Amino acid sequence: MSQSLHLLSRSPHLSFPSLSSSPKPSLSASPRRIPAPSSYPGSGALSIRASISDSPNPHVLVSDNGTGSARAAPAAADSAASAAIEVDAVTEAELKENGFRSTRRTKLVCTIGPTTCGSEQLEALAVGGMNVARINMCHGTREWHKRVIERVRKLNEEKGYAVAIMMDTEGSEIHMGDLGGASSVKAEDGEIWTFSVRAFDSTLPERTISVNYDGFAEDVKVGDDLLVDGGMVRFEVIEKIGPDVKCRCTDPGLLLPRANLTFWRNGSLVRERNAMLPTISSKDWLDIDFGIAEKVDFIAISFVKSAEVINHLKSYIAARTPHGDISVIAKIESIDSLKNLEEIVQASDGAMVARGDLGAQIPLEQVPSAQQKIVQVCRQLNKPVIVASQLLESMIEYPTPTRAEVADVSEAVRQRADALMLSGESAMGQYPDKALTVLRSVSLRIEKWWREEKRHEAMELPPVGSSFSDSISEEICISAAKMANNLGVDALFVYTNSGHMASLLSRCRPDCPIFAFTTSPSVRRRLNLQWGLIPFRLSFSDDMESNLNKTFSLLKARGMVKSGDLVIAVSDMLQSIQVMNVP
Ligand SMILES: Nc1ncnc2c1ncn2[C@@H]1O[C@H](COP(=O)(O)OP(=O)(O)OP(=O)(O)O)[C@@H](O)[C@H]1O
Ligand SMILES: CC(=O)C(=O)O
Repeated sequence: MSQSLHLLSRSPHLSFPSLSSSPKPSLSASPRRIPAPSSYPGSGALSIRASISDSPNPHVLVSDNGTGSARAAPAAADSAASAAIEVDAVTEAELKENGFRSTRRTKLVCTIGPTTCGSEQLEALAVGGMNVARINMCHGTREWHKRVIERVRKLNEEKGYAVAIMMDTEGSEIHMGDLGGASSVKAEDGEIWTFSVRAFDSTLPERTISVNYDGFAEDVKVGDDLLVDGGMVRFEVIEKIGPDVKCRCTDPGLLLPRANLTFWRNGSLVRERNAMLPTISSKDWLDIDFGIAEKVDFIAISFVKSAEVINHLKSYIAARTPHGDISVIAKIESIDSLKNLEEIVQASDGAMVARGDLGAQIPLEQVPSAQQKIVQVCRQLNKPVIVASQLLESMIEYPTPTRAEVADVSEAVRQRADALMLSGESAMGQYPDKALTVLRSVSLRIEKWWREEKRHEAMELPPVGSSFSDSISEEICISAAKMANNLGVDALFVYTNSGHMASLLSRCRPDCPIFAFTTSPSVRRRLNLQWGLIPFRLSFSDDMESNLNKTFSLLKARGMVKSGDLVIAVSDMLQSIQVMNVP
């Protein structure tokens, strides 16, 4: 049984062929509600995500299936607490028992580095739930990054994954050099170190660090604080001798290759010089050309100060990739980017809360509220947002996270950020797979808890489109998501050419999973960054009924829906909503 509400407007920017029957605005009776079973017997702990494609070799993907350790929720510490708090020892494996209902909504981005660049390690990350692989052009050569991209692409082609590639530019930041090949060096309290604009070579005295910015020695003053990596290590400037700046270590710690440097004077960040540097350096432009040539899915731009640079970059990319297959992500990591937040997010295709550098530019205690604000603005403007940096920092060295790290991850999930990102944990840490498992299990757990707590969260989402047709799409998605929550439907289906309607549904953060079907592999990969979307590539016909039936049987065959499930389908071919039971 199917009931439909068609709105008589064809979106002008869609190129689907017309439907044969004329649409009827009818939603005459309440839909037949088949009560959802409380669990799917026999589905066990394994959830299968399928790659539906018209390729000759549609592989099945296994995801979120507890390849890592299953973690029990902590038991109540005392009886008073257990009286007040429902203690629930559900493990990740048990969370899977409801089949796709427990599909993870929060997407996971992994920075690829020396410990994860091999094919086997990349596959382990994909199995573990990596949705996007990030390569950071601050580190490694273009040849190195090219090999990583090729390996991810091979994995996608041969095993059916849709892992997207995000290329992150270096930006015009001041940073240290390479440490002569060492993976890290320890700076101890009170030690004297020299920061020099001379290029690193083995003849430089011990405890000398090269700095990439020629004006460095001129700009710093005796008495300034020099912060490495946003304050992970701190020095005081004690003397300047030509190109060399002598500093005393005041907060000891590990110096990592190419760590960023900021200097503070009388408690304020010195940023005049940074403000004069171009956002996109000449090296960045070469990296951007590389990213375009390699057809990466996202380019993340560091130290964005205004919307202008994003607009400029988007026109540059558009002139070189006519299909608009590369999305631009603005990294929010400076005071200027916070000041111009809305216009930057509006101009971009998404944003990253780059807490590492942000925490070096604003007082650390302001980072949490900045994060919340960025996440909110992105959702309002319908742009995906990634929360990045130090989520599980201790897991670079240790196999278990700290409680504080778990709380931090939980907060980002509760804020309903689209994605969480691993940096050093996956690039050069000792436990990349375990770190990913922690992100996965915490996401599943908090999402489930939040669905129970906030089942009918009010959706105050301002309009984002400018045309009447855009407004129709938005209203359809908001209505579909509300109906899905109110009726407790099992899944939302969205048939989308450009991905726009899928992202509008994702923005509503509905309770049930959203299966998104698109004709384009590139759109599919980019949808993989967005909250709650399970994207598939599918060849559409112009017959909606047959599309529905095709997707039902494909998902049924994979155990992702079953007969009697209540589904709402929306489509941007002919803007429409349909409510039906899976036959
Ligand atoms: N391609 C790479 N080759 C070598 N080391 C890498 C690579 N990518 C990342 N790393 C290591 O992992 C660490 C964390 O990675 P991340 O991408 O967060 O770098 P970052 O230097 O903090 O830059 P950003 O501020 O852009 O995030 C780096 O400091 C570096 O030591
Ligand atoms: C990810 C990044 O660039 C930062 O946190 O600074």
